[in-house]
Amino acid sequence: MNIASVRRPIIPPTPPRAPDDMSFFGRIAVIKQNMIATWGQRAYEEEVIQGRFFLHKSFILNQPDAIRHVLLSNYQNYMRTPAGIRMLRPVLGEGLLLAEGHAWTFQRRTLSPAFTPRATANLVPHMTAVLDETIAKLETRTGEPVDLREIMQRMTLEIAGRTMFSFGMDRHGPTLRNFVMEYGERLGRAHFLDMALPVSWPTPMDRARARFRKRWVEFVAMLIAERRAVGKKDGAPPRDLFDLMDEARDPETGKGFSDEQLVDEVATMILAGHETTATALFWALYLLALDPDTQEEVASETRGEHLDSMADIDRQKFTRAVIDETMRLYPPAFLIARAARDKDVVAGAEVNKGDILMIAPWLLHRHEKLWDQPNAFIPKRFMSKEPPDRFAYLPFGAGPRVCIGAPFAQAESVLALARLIGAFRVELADTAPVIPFGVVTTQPDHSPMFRITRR
Ligand code: HEM
Repeated sequence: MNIASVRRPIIPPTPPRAPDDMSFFGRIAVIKQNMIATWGQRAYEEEVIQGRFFLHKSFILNQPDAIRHVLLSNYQNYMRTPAGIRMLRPVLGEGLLLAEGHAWTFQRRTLSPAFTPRATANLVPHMTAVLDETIAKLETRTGEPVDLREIMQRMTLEIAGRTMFSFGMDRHGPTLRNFVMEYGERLGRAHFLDMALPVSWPTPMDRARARFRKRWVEFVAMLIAERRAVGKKDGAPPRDLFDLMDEARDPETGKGFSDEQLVDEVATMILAGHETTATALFWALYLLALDPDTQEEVASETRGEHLDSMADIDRQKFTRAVIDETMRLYPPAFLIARAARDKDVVAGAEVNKGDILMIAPWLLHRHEKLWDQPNAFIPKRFMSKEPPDRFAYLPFGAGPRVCIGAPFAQAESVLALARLIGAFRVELADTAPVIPFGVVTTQPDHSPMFRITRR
């Protein structure tokens, strides 16, 4: 039986495919606005596409074996790209996402125990408390147009703040959001020189980025100082991620993080975690508003459930499939890019030092040869006995650098979607199609208005 034979699945809108003969400069101009719009039909059909990126070759990889090679078997030969480092260093510093070599091994090993599914289970009460508050606020807004994207952004930021520090973000949340918006709207966008010059050559934007970094580091250090002032009794169990990270010791050397390192780790976890999860939840709500039958299935799964522990979350199999399918169609991280440190051979092609390898979950998840009805929303495909190839479905990446926050993000998004859809019927109050834009994450081109009613 075909996976979608029962009901005709919805096909949500996407940007038009780029002409396959788009020029290099045309592509560079569009990248800043919407990287997804630079990919033509070939990128959804072929396994490997070779091109040029300034002085180096570039490759788009859509072949699971080649991706396994780059992200897993020979991952040490690949590092973050110079443009990625330039864009992210001012906000993430030397934290886990940008660290390389021994510094990365130390950080990953030291932080891992704080991010296991078991450690995440202890953070679920913080998540449910924020959800209770969000639902209570939404109850006062039933029947009127609501901007669920903004509400998801505030909610995931609040969850990030409470799980990190145990305190609410009512005082510092707005400043934190302003930092995120300021960076994302201007400094976080790659300009021509950012891509053309090596990282050691500062571009005019880098000066503005350095000024931003100074203010940002002072702000995060102030949050940490406030949290330290609350203290923790010796021997008491860790209350939040900050306690876990502050007490973390390298299992091999016994070394912990310095104050400067903690600033970068805290900044990395808050930034890498909240916008990505908000984006996933926004798209899930959008898809469920387009597909009321599927929305009803989520609602009926949650009926009679308390939904306040990890065991409850694990029982929401259909809601989990909706989240998985949402992240297939709208992977928040639409591109995973690497630069080669040295020569290699990938999918039969010669790769040289400095060449750029692009693994684009956006393309891979909609590839015509890898998926049945690639553009249709069919959550049940994730409930079939045969899961998709591990290297064809990569919302969280793969290999040693897989997202450390994946168990956290999955628990948070399943819990939030189940609780929200269990409480409200969600419809669109706006008929304009919502087009995904690839800038930092997979963002909607506008925030549509929704209408919610109590179930
Ligand atoms: C839906 C939500 C999320 C998505 C889609 C997502 C996606 C990703 C992806 C694709 C990578 C791999 C990047 C690469 O290989 O270049 C990654 C890495 C990472 N993510 Fe997430 N992420 C999410 C939530 C989170 C959360 C909640 C946290 C922290 C609490 C987090 C922290 C990190 C960190 C620190 C890394 C770097 C890991 C390393 O390099 O060792 N992410 N994420």
